[in-house]
Amino acid sequence: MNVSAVIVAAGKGIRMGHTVNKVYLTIAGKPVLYYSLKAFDEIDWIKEIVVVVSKEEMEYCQENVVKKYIFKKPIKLVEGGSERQYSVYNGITNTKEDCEIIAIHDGARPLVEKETVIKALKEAYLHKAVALGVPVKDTIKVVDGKNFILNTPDRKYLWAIQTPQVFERNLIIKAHQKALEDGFLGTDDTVLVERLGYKVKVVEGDYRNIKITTPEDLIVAEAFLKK
Ligand SMILES: Nc1ccn([C@@H]2O[C@H](COP(=O)(O)OP(=O)(O)OP(=O)(O)O)[C@@H](O)[C@H]2O)c(=O)n1
Ligand SMILES: C[C@](O)(CO)[C@H](O)COP(=O)(O)O
Repeated sequence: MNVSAVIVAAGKGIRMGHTVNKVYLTIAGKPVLYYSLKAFDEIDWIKEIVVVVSKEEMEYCQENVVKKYIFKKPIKLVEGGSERQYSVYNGITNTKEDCEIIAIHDGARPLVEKETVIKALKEAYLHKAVALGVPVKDTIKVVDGKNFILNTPDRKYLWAIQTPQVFERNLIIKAHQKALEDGFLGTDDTVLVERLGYKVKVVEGDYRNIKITTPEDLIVAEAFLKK
């Protein structure tokens, strides 16, 4: 398999409420982004890692992540956009043209395991489009604008979707281009492929693969890492 990994790290981390982008905050002494890259760096099928960073943080990322730690794969930094979707588009269109599969991952998900990524890659080879996910543990309600419950979807069909999300290169580029043309903005990449009428497979991931979003997530992540 010839795979490129695209790690998006060009967000602002507003919900973290910190002056520094959350992907550069440290867990057990190393930046969140280091851990998010590590699982991908260890997989033989992955030939390159494209990291999407904001223009202002390009040099910081180069010095404090790429050069500071030892990675086996070539790491290419490309500029992000104002929304996650635009950052992903810049990442995927900067992958090598001969790669068959692209794995897209949030730089803010440092706890992803190598074995879980491999499982997603194998499934993507079979199904063209996959996302990691876990069955939701809570009861989920749909509410109206005033927080009154409209309905209660059956939990057995509800999964919380994570990254990596893995796709055939041509398919994910086509899906992003169509979304751009239509002015559609999604909160993940699978929704763009769903819009094209393709079936996307959800592959069971790991509850520990949390996205660092608010301050308590750093405490949880550190506790998991220490284990
Ligand atoms: N314009 C953007 C927005 C987000 N991301 C990346 O997408 C991932 C998931 O996004 P999220 O958790 O929403 O990160 P932020 O946008 O940084 O957080 P917030 O919404 O709180 O500002 C993160 O790794 C983030 O760096 C990105 O590359 N480009
Ligand atoms: C892609 C994602 O991580 C899947 O759970 C998530 O949708 C990113 O969302 P955010 O709005 O950027 O936090």
